[in-house]
Amino acid sequence: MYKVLEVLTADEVARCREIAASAKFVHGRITNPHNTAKDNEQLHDPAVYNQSAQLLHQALMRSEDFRNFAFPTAIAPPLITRYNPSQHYGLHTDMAYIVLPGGTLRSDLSCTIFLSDPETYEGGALQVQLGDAAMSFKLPPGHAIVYPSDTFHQVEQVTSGERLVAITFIQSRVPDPFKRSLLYTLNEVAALEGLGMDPTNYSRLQLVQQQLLRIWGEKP
Ligand SMILES: O=C(O)CCC(=O)C(=O)O
Ligand SMILES: [Fe+2]
Repeated sequence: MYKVLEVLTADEVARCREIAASAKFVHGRITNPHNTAKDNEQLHDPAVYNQSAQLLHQALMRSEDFRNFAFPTAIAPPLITRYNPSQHYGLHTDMAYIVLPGGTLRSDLSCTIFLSDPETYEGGALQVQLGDAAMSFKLPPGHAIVYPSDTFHQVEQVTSGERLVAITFIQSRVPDPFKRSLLYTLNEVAALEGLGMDPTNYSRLQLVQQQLLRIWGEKP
């Protein structure tokens, strides 16, 4: 399942662009030397990385739709990356485990938060494969796409302009995608209809949601 979310305010997009404009970037292969598919640049300066990661992490966690969809238990510090003309990221799937200073995260879901205006660069869509077809995402600034980390995906070559995004990886309390998707459907019903429902039936719905989470969710 794929989910498009609006996560950043216009001010937050502006702040991320400001940070990127003055920060030092390095080639993406520096942290991933064996990955020949990867041809992009990533934010390097640790202080600036912390600052932008905090802003982006808070914005994601503020989104009720994100929480309802992903059931996040850990989020890798979001990293600002950019693609200049001729750069791309070839077809790949993401690493299962990501080692972070605070522990290791299992990547169940991957996420790209778009920061550039789509009109300002050519190419650079994120393509996520779905069997023999591919879905293509080139979203407005502040919008995010969340997709399963085990799907083949690629960033098509940028032919003009600059593609600025932030990427992150999410560990979910519900690792099984089918169970997570069912729980998301219940969450949506509760979020959209909950206030209008008969209170006893709303309580029943909440019971089912919470009980399935107890059964299917990983223990804290
Ligand atoms: O830039 C993107 O949209 C995705 C990048 C990517 O696939 C990755 O960093 O693993
Ligand atoms: Fe990826």
